[in-house]
Amino acid sequence: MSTIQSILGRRVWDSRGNPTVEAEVTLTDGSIGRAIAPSGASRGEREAIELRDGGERLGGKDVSRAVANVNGPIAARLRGMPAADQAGVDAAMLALDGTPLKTELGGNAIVAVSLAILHAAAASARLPLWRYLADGHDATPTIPLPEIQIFGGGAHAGRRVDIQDFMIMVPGADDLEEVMEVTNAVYHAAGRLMEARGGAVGVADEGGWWPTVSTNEEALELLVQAIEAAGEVPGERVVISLDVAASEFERDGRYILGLDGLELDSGEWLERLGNWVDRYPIVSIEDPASERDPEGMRAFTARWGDRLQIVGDDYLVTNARLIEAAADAGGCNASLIKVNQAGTVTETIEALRASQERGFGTLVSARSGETEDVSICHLAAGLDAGQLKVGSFARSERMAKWNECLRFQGQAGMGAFVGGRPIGGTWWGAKRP
Ligand SMILES: C=C(OP(=O)(O)O)C(=O)O
Ligand SMILES: [Mg+2]
Repeated sequence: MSTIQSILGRRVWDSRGNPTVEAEVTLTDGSIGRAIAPSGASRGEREAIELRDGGERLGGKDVSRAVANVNGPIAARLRGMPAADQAGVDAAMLALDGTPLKTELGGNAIVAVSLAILHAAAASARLPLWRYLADGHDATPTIPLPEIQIFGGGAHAGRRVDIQDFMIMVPGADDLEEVMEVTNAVYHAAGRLMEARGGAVGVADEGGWWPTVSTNEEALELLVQAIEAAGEVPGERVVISLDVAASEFERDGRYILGLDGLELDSGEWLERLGNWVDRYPIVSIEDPASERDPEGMRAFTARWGDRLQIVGDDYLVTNARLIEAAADAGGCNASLIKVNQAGTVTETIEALRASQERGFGTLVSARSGETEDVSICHLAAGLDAGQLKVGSFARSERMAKWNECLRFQGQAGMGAFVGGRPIGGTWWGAKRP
Protein backbone atom coordinates (compact mmCIF):
# COMPACT_ATOMS: atom_id res chain seq x y z
CA MET A 1 0.00 0.00 0.00
CA SER A 2 1.33 3.36 -1.03
CA THR A 3 2.17 5.78 1.77
CA ILE A 4 2.72 9.53 1.92
CA GLN A 5 6.33 10.37 1.16
CA SER A 6 6.18 14.14 1.11
CA ILE A 7 3.76 17.04 1.29
CA LEU A 8 4.65 20.38 -0.21
CA GLY A 9 2.68 23.57 0.42
CA ARG A 10 2.98 26.60 -1.83
CA ARG A 11 1.28 29.94 -2.22
CA VAL A 12 -0.74 30.36 -5.43
CA TRP A 13 -3.39 32.95 -6.40
CA ASP A 14 -7.15 32.75 -6.80
CA SER A 15 -9.72 34.27 -9.14
CA ARG A 16 -10.12 37.36 -6.94
CA GLY A 17 -6.39 37.97 -6.95
CA ASN A 18 -5.91 36.75 -3.40
CA PRO A 19 -3.23 34.35 -2.23
CA THR A 20 -4.34 30.81 -1.45
CA VAL A 21 -2.82 27.48 -0.48
CA GLU A 22 -1.83 24.69 -2.84
CA ALA A 23 -0.77 21.31 -1.48
CA GLU A 24 1.16 18.72 -3.45
CA VAL A 25 1.37 15.21 -2.08
CA THR A 26 3.84 12.60 -3.37
CA LEU A 27 3.40 8.95 -2.49
CA THR A 28 6.06 6.26 -2.18
CA ASP A 29 4.95 4.76 -5.52
CA GLY A 30 5.55 8.12 -7.24
CA SER A 31 1.85 9.08 -7.52
CA ILE A 32 1.19 12.79 -7.11
CA GLY A 33 -1.95 14.61 -5.98
CA ARG A 34 -2.43 18.34 -5.99
CA ALA A 35 -5.25 20.60 -4.78
CA ILE A 36 -5.89 24.28 -4.09
CA ALA A 37 -8.03 25.77 -1.31
CA PRO A 38 -10.92 27.94 -2.55
CA SER A 39 -12.15 30.98 -0.64
CA GLY A 40 -15.63 32.30 0.15
CA ALA A 41 -16.81 35.90 0.49
CA SER A 42 -20.26 35.31 1.99
CA ARG A 43 -19.06 32.93 4.65
CA GLY A 44 -21.09 31.14 7.30
CA GLU A 45 -20.17 31.91 10.89
CA ARG A 46 -19.63 28.24 11.70
CA GLU A 47 -17.47 27.22 8.76
CA ALA A 48 -13.77 26.33 8.93
CA ILE A 49 -11.63 29.47 9.21
CA GLU A 50 -9.07 30.48 6.59
CA LEU A 51 -5.77 31.30 8.22
CA ARG A 52 -4.54 34.59 6.78
CA ASP A 53 -1.79 36.97 7.82
CA GLY A 54 0.64 39.42 6.36
CA GLY A 55 1.17 43.12 6.22
CA GLU A 56 -0.39 45.99 4.39
CA ARG A 57 0.83 44.97 0.96
CA LEU A 58 -1.47 41.94 0.87
CA GLY A 59 -4.16 43.52 3.01
CA GLY A 60 -3.70 40.89 5.71
CA LYS A 61 -4.69 38.23 3.17
CA ASP A 62 -1.43 36.36 2.87
CA VAL A 63 -1.37 32.64 3.57
CA SER A 64 2.26 32.32 4.67
CA ARG A 65 1.36 30.73 8.01
CA ALA A 66 -1.08 28.32 6.41
CA VAL A 67 1.58 27.31 3.84
CA ALA A 68 4.14 26.95 6.64
CA ASN A 69 1.70 24.70 8.50
CA VAL A 70 1.44 22.44 5.43
CA ASN A 71 5.23 22.24 5.07
CA GLY A 72 5.85 21.92 8.80
CA PRO A 73 3.52 20.20 11.27
CA ILE A 74 1.05 18.71 8.77
CA ALA A 75 3.73 17.16 6.55
CA ALA A 76 5.60 15.83 9.59
CA ARG A 77 2.45 14.28 11.06
CA LEU A 78 1.14 12.63 7.88
CA ARG A 79 4.39 11.35 6.38
CA GLY A 80 4.32 7.54 6.27
CA MET A 81 0.52 7.27 6.53
CA PRO A 82 -1.33 5.25 3.88
CA ALA A 83 -2.83 7.60 1.31
CA ALA A 84 -5.93 5.43 0.94
CA ASP A 85 -6.81 6.03 4.60
CA GLN A 86 -8.57 9.34 4.02
CA ALA A 87 -10.45 9.12 7.31
CA GLY A 88 -7.17 8.45 9.14
CA VAL A 89 -5.25 11.35 7.61
CA ASP A 90 -8.15 13.73 8.12
CA ALA A 91 -8.55 12.63 11.75
CA ALA A 92 -4.81 13.14 12.28
CA MET A 93 -5.06 16.70 10.96
CA LEU A 94 -8.08 17.43 13.18
CA ALA A 95 -6.24 16.13 16.24
CA LEU A 96 -3.16 18.16 15.34
CA ASP A 97 -5.27 21.29 14.92
CA GLY A 98 -7.35 20.73 18.02
CA THR A 99 -9.79 23.64 17.50
CA PRO A 100 -13.47 23.58 16.51
CA LEU A 101 -13.05 25.81 13.45
CA LYS A 102 -9.53 24.75 12.39
CA THR A 103 -8.04 28.07 13.40
CA GLU A 104 -4.70 26.64 14.51
CA LEU A 105 -3.53 25.05 11.24
CA GLY A 106 -6.02 26.91 9.04
CA GLY A 107 -9.00 25.45 7.21
CA ASN A 108 -7.26 26.50 3.99
CA ALA A 109 -4.13 24.47 4.83
CA ILE A 110 -6.16 21.44 5.93
CA VAL A 111 -8.55 21.36 2.97
CA ALA A 112 -5.76 21.66 0.40
CA VAL A 113 -3.88 18.74 1.99
CA SER A 114 -7.01 16.63 2.46
CA LEU A 115 -7.99 17.00 -1.20
CA ALA A 116 -4.41 16.53 -2.45
CA ILE A 117 -4.17 13.22 -0.58
CA LEU A 118 -7.47 12.15 -2.14
CA HIS A 119 -6.09 12.94 -5.61
CA ALA A 120 -2.86 11.10 -4.86
CA ALA A 121 -4.73 8.02 -3.65
CA ALA A 122 -6.86 7.98 -6.82
CA ALA A 123 -3.73 8.37 -8.96
CA SER A 124 -2.11 5.51 -7.06
CA ALA A 125 -5.17 3.33 -7.73
CA ARG A 126 -4.92 4.44 -11.39
CA LEU A 127 -8.51 5.58 -11.37
CA PRO A 128 -10.18 8.86 -12.27
CA LEU A 129 -11.04 10.62 -9.02
CA TRP A 130 -14.81 10.28 -9.58
CA ARG A 131 -14.43 6.52 -10.05
CA TYR A 132 -12.20 6.19 -6.99
CA LEU A 133 -14.77 8.04 -4.87
CA ALA A 134 -17.71 6.04 -6.22
CA ASP A 135 -15.93 2.72 -5.59
CA GLY A 136 -14.87 3.76 -2.10
CA HIS A 137 -18.34 4.87 -1.09
CA ASP A 138 -20.50 2.39 -2.92
CA ALA A 139 -22.06 5.13 -5.03
CA THR A 140 -23.36 5.13 -8.59
CA PRO A 141 -21.55 7.96 -10.36
CA THR A 142 -23.75 10.46 -12.20
CA ILE A 143 -23.27 13.69 -14.12
CA PRO A 144 -24.71 16.48 -11.97
CA LEU A 145 -27.41 18.93 -12.97
CA PRO A 146 -25.89 22.43 -13.10
CA GLU A 147 -27.17 25.59 -11.46
CA ILE A 148 -25.54 28.41 -13.44
CA GLN A 149 -25.42 32.06 -12.51
CA ILE A 150 -26.74 34.66 -14.96
CA PHE A 151 -26.56 37.70 -12.67
CA GLY A 152 -24.25 38.00 -9.67
CA GLY A 153 -24.93 40.28 -6.74
CA GLY A 154 -24.48 40.56 -3.00
CA ALA A 155 -20.95 40.25 -1.68
CA HIS A 156 -19.82 39.09 -5.13
CA ALA A 157 -20.65 42.31 -6.94
CA GLY A 158 -20.10 45.23 -4.59
CA ARG A 159 -23.64 44.67 -3.21
CA ARG A 160 -25.19 46.40 -6.21
CA VAL A 161 -28.15 44.07 -5.68
CA ASP A 162 -28.87 42.44 -2.32
CA ILE A 163 -29.70 38.97 -3.65
CA GLN A 164 -26.44 37.15 -4.39
CA ASP A 165 -27.10 34.66 -7.20
CA PHE A 166 -29.70 34.78 -9.95
CA MET A 167 -29.26 31.39 -11.59
CA ILE A 168 -31.03 29.13 -14.05
CA MET A 169 -31.43 25.39 -14.23
CA VAL A 170 -32.48 23.17 -17.12
CA PRO A 171 -33.75 20.14 -15.24
CA GLY A 172 -35.60 18.64 -18.18
CA ALA A 173 -32.51 18.53 -20.39
CA ASP A 174 -31.45 15.23 -21.88
CA ASP A 175 -27.78 15.80 -21.17
CA LEU A 176 -25.16 18.27 -20.01
CA GLU A 177 -24.55 19.43 -23.58
CA GLU A 178 -28.12 20.65 -23.75
CA VAL A 179 -27.83 22.43 -20.38
CA MET A 180 -24.66 24.24 -21.41
CA GLU A 181 -26.05 25.29 -24.80
CA VAL A 182 -29.35 26.57 -23.42
CA THR A 183 -27.70 28.30 -20.46
CA ASN A 184 -25.14 29.89 -22.73
CA ALA A 185 -27.93 31.34 -24.88
CA VAL A 186 -29.63 32.83 -21.80
CA TYR A 187 -26.29 34.13 -20.49
CA HIS A 188 -25.47 35.98 -23.70
CA ALA A 189 -29.04 37.25 -24.03
CA ALA A 190 -28.73 38.67 -20.51
CA GLY A 191 -25.42 40.30 -21.47
CA ARG A 192 -27.05 41.92 -24.50
CA LEU A 193 -29.86 43.21 -22.28
CA MET A 194 -27.29 44.74 -19.96
CA GLU A 195 -25.42 46.28 -22.88
CA ALA A 196 -28.63 47.80 -24.24
CA ARG A 197 -29.15 49.53 -20.89
CA GLY A 198 -25.82 51.30 -21.29
CA GLY A 199 -23.03 51.74 -18.83
CA ALA A 200 -20.24 49.33 -18.00
CA VAL A 201 -21.03 45.67 -18.49
CA GLY A 202 -18.91 43.59 -16.15
CA VAL A 203 -19.10 40.22 -14.50
CA ALA A 204 -19.32 39.38 -10.82
CA ASP A 205 -17.03 37.00 -8.92
CA GLU A 206 -18.75 33.89 -10.26
CA GLY A 207 -19.09 35.03 -13.86
CA GLY A 208 -22.70 36.25 -13.86
CA TRP A 209 -23.31 39.77 -15.19
CA TRP A 210 -23.37 42.71 -12.81
CA PRO A 211 -27.00 43.72 -13.11
CA THR A 212 -27.74 47.39 -13.73
CA VAL A 213 -31.07 47.51 -11.95
CA SER A 214 -32.82 49.75 -9.48
CA THR A 215 -34.60 47.04 -7.44
CA ASN A 216 -33.90 43.42 -6.58
CA GLU A 217 -37.06 42.35 -8.34
CA GLU A 218 -35.98 44.09 -11.53
CA ALA A 219 -33.11 41.61 -11.75
CA LEU A 220 -35.69 38.80 -11.70
CA GLU A 221 -37.68 40.53 -14.42
CA LEU A 222 -34.54 40.89 -16.52
CA LEU A 223 -33.73 37.24 -16.01
CA VAL A 224 -37.17 36.31 -17.32
CA GLN A 225 -36.61 38.63 -20.29
CA ALA A 226 -33.24 37.01 -20.96
CA ILE A 227 -34.79 33.55 -20.90
CA GLU A 228 -37.41 34.73 -23.40
CA ALA A 229 -34.81 36.46 -25.57
CA ALA A 230 -32.99 33.12 -25.76
CA GLY A 231 -36.13 31.63 -27.29
CA GLU A 232 -37.27 29.79 -24.17
CA VAL A 233 -40.53 29.89 -22.25
CA PRO A 234 -39.70 30.74 -18.61
CA GLY A 235 -40.87 27.92 -16.36
CA GLU A 236 -40.78 25.31 -19.08
CA ARG A 237 -37.33 24.08 -20.07
CA VAL A 238 -35.58 26.84 -18.13
CA VAL A 239 -36.34 27.57 -14.48
CA ILE A 240 -34.90 29.97 -11.93
CA SER A 241 -32.83 29.30 -8.84
CA LEU A 242 -31.79 31.96 -6.32
CA ASP A 243 -29.11 32.11 -3.69
CA VAL A 244 -30.47 34.85 -1.46
CA ALA A 245 -27.46 34.62 0.91
CA ALA A 246 -29.70 36.37 3.42
CA SER A 247 -27.15 36.31 6.26
CA GLU A 248 -25.33 39.03 4.31
CA PHE A 249 -28.13 41.58 4.67
CA GLU A 250 -29.66 40.62 8.01
CA ARG A 251 -28.62 42.65 11.05
CA ASP A 252 -30.15 42.12 14.50
CA GLY A 253 -33.13 40.31 13.03
CA ARG A 254 -33.84 43.01 10.42
CA TYR A 255 -33.48 42.32 6.71
CA ILE A 256 -32.00 45.41 5.10
CA LEU A 257 -32.51 45.53 1.34
CA GLY A 258 -30.17 48.37 0.47
CA LEU A 259 -31.20 48.58 -3.18
CA ASP A 260 -34.93 48.60 -2.42
CA GLY A 261 -34.52 50.98 0.53
CA LEU A 262 -36.39 48.54 2.76
CA GLU A 263 -35.85 47.30 6.28
CA LEU A 264 -38.09 44.32 7.06
CA ASP A 265 -38.57 41.87 9.88
CA SER A 266 -38.19 38.17 9.13
CA GLY A 267 -41.89 37.57 8.44
CA GLU A 268 -42.16 40.59 6.12
CA TRP A 269 -39.01 39.65 4.22
CA LEU A 270 -40.08 36.02 3.76
CA GLU A 271 -43.52 37.10 2.61
CA ARG A 272 -41.92 39.31 -0.01
CA LEU A 273 -39.72 36.45 -1.14
CA GLY A 274 -42.74 34.14 -1.26
CA ASN A 275 -44.46 36.70 -3.43
CA TRP A 276 -41.63 36.36 -5.96
CA VAL A 277 -42.04 32.56 -5.85
CA ASP A 278 -45.68 33.05 -6.81
CA ARG A 279 -44.87 35.29 -9.73
CA TYR A 280 -41.62 33.94 -11.19
CA PRO A 281 -40.68 30.39 -12.23
CA ILE A 282 -38.42 29.84 -9.21
CA VAL A 283 -37.70 26.22 -8.23
CA SER A 284 -34.86 26.52 -5.75
CA ILE A 285 -33.92 29.08 -3.09
CA GLU A 286 -30.73 28.97 -1.06
CA ASP A 287 -30.45 30.64 2.35
CA PRO A 288 -33.81 32.46 2.14
CA ALA A 289 -33.32 33.46 5.77
CA SER A 290 -30.18 34.37 7.68
CA GLU A 291 -28.10 31.76 9.50
CA ARG A 292 -29.04 33.70 12.66
CA ASP A 293 -32.74 33.20 11.89
CA PRO A 294 -33.41 29.45 12.07
CA GLU A 295 -37.07 30.21 12.80
CA GLY A 296 -37.24 32.04 9.48
CA MET A 297 -35.72 29.02 7.70
CA ARG A 298 -38.35 26.79 9.33
CA ALA A 299 -41.24 29.11 8.55
CA PHE A 300 -40.20 29.46 4.91
CA THR A 301 -39.74 25.69 4.54
CA ALA A 302 -43.12 25.01 6.17
CA ARG A 303 -44.74 27.38 3.66
CA TRP A 304 -42.83 26.50 0.48
CA GLY A 305 -40.95 23.24 1.09
CA ASP A 306 -43.37 21.09 -0.90
CA ARG A 307 -42.97 23.29 -3.95
CA LEU A 308 -39.38 24.49 -3.77
CA GLN A 309 -35.93 23.16 -3.19
CA ILE A 310 -34.81 25.11 -0.11
CA VAL A 311 -31.06 24.93 0.27
CA GLY A 312 -29.08 25.50 3.44
CA ASP A 313 -25.63 27.00 2.91
CA ASP A 314 -24.60 29.38 5.73
CA TYR A 315 -27.34 27.65 7.72
CA LEU A 316 -25.67 24.22 7.46
CA VAL A 317 -22.00 24.94 6.61
CA THR A 318 -21.50 21.38 5.29
CA ASN A 319 -21.77 19.98 8.81
CA ALA A 320 -23.45 16.58 9.30
CA ARG A 321 -24.70 17.48 12.80
CA LEU A 322 -26.27 20.74 11.63
CA ILE A 323 -27.81 18.95 8.64
CA GLU A 324 -29.40 16.34 10.90
CA ALA A 325 -30.70 19.03 13.23
CA ALA A 326 -32.12 20.99 10.28
CA ALA A 327 -33.81 17.85 8.96
CA ASP A 328 -35.38 17.25 12.39
CA ALA A 329 -36.48 20.88 12.63
CA GLY A 330 -37.72 21.15 9.02
CA GLY A 331 -35.35 24.06 8.35
CA CYS A 332 -34.73 23.26 4.67
CA ASN A 333 -34.83 20.29 2.26
CA ALA A 334 -31.43 20.43 0.57
CA SER A 335 -27.81 21.10 1.52
CA LEU A 336 -25.08 22.99 -0.21
CA ILE A 337 -21.86 21.02 0.08
CA LYS A 338 -18.63 23.04 0.15
CA VAL A 339 -15.43 21.17 0.95
CA ASN A 340 -13.70 24.12 2.57
CA GLN A 341 -16.66 24.86 4.84
CA ALA A 342 -16.21 21.42 6.36
CA GLY A 343 -12.43 21.54 6.02
CA THR A 344 -11.71 17.91 5.20
CA VAL A 345 -12.84 15.41 2.58
CA THR A 346 -14.06 13.05 5.31
CA GLU A 347 -16.29 15.65 6.96
CA THR A 348 -17.59 16.74 3.55
CA ILE A 349 -18.59 13.20 2.66
CA GLU A 350 -20.21 12.78 6.09
CA ALA A 351 -22.29 15.88 5.42
CA LEU A 352 -23.25 14.65 1.95
CA ARG A 353 -24.19 11.24 3.31
CA ALA A 354 -26.18 12.74 6.19
CA SER A 355 -28.11 14.82 3.66
CA GLN A 356 -28.78 11.89 1.36
CA GLU A 357 -29.91 9.73 4.28
CA ARG A 358 -32.40 12.40 5.31
CA GLY A 359 -33.76 12.66 1.79
CA PHE A 360 -32.26 16.10 1.24
CA GLY A 361 -31.21 17.29 -2.19
CA THR A 362 -27.46 17.85 -2.39
CA LEU A 363 -25.63 20.55 -4.35
CA VAL A 364 -21.87 20.49 -4.41
CA SER A 365 -20.66 24.07 -4.68
CA ALA A 366 -17.58 26.08 -5.55
CA ARG A 367 -16.69 29.26 -3.63
CA SER A 368 -16.68 32.77 -5.00
CA GLY A 369 -12.87 32.74 -4.89
CA GLU A 370 -11.75 29.83 -7.04
CA THR A 371 -8.93 28.44 -9.15
CA GLU A 372 -8.38 25.86 -11.86
CA ASP A 373 -8.95 23.13 -9.26
CA VAL A 374 -11.73 20.79 -10.39
CA SER A 375 -11.88 18.41 -7.42
CA ILE A 376 -15.50 19.31 -6.64
CA CYS A 377 -16.69 18.07 -10.05
CA HIS A 378 -15.36 14.63 -9.14
CA LEU A 379 -16.96 14.76 -5.71
CA ALA A 380 -20.32 15.69 -7.20
CA ALA A 381 -20.18 13.03 -9.91
CA GLY A 382 -18.49 10.27 -7.93
CA LEU A 383 -20.78 10.56 -4.93
CA ASP A 384 -23.97 11.09 -6.95
CA ALA A 385 -24.69 14.49 -5.40
CA GLY A 386 -27.10 15.26 -8.20
CA GLN A 387 -26.45 18.98 -8.51
CA LEU A 388 -23.44 21.27 -8.95
CA LYS A 389 -23.06 25.03 -8.61
CA VAL A 390 -19.79 26.59 -9.73
CA GLY A 391 -20.60 29.86 -11.47
CA SER A 392 -20.81 30.93 -15.03
CA PHE A 393 -19.37 31.63 -18.45
CA ALA A 394 -16.72 34.30 -18.98
CA ARG A 395 -14.58 33.18 -16.06
CA SER A 396 -12.17 30.35 -16.72
CA GLU A 397 -11.96 29.15 -13.12
CA ARG A 398 -15.71 28.42 -13.47
CA MET A 399 -15.53 26.96 -16.96
CA ALA A 400 -12.65 24.68 -15.92
CA LYS A 401 -15.28 22.93 -13.81
CA TRP A 402 -18.07 22.74 -16.36
CA ASN A 403 -15.56 21.58 -18.96
CA GLU A 404 -14.37 18.86 -16.57
CA CYS A 405 -17.98 17.69 -16.22
CA LEU A 406 -18.32 17.65 -20.02
CA ARG A 407 -15.29 15.32 -20.09
CA PHE A 408 -17.14 12.89 -17.80
CA GLN A 409 -19.66 12.22 -20.54
CA GLY A 410 -19.15 8.86 -22.17
CA GLN A 411 -16.42 7.70 -19.78
CA ALA A 412 -16.65 3.99 -19.01
CA GLY A 413 -18.58 3.48 -15.80
CA MET A 414 -20.02 6.99 -15.60
CA GLY A 415 -23.77 6.93 -15.03
CA ALA A 416 -26.52 9.09 -16.44
CA PHE A 417 -26.95 12.83 -16.42
CA VAL A 418 -29.09 13.82 -13.43
CA GLY A 419 -31.72 15.70 -15.33
CA GLY A 420 -34.74 13.67 -14.62
CA ARG A 421 -34.94 13.97 -10.88
CA PRO A 422 -37.60 16.07 -9.29
CA ILE A 423 -36.41 19.22 -7.57
CA GLY A 424 -37.78 19.93 -4.12
CA GLY A 425 -40.36 17.17 -4.44
CA THR A 426 -41.99 18.73 -7.50
CA TRP A 427 -40.99 18.30 -11.10
CA TRP A 428 -40.42 21.59 -12.87
CA GLY A 429 -39.46 21.78 -16.48
CA ALA A 430 -40.91 20.80 -19.81
CA LYS A 431 -40.04 17.14 -19.74
CA ARG A 432 -42.11 15.86 -16.88
CA PRO A 433 -41.56 12.13 -16.30
C1 LIG B 1 -20.61 30.22 -3.32
C2 LIG B 1 -21.12 31.08 -2.46
O1 LIG B 1 -20.47 32.22 -2.10
P1 LIG B 1 -19.17 32.31 -1.19
O2 LIG B 1 -18.17 31.37 -1.76
O3 LIG B 1 -18.77 33.75 -1.30
O4 LIG B 1 -19.60 31.91 0.17
C3 LIG B 1 -22.45 30.88 -1.85
O5 LIG B 1 -22.89 31.68 -1.02
O6 LIG B 1 -23.12 29.88 -2.15
MG1 LIG C 1 -24.77 30.44 -0.73
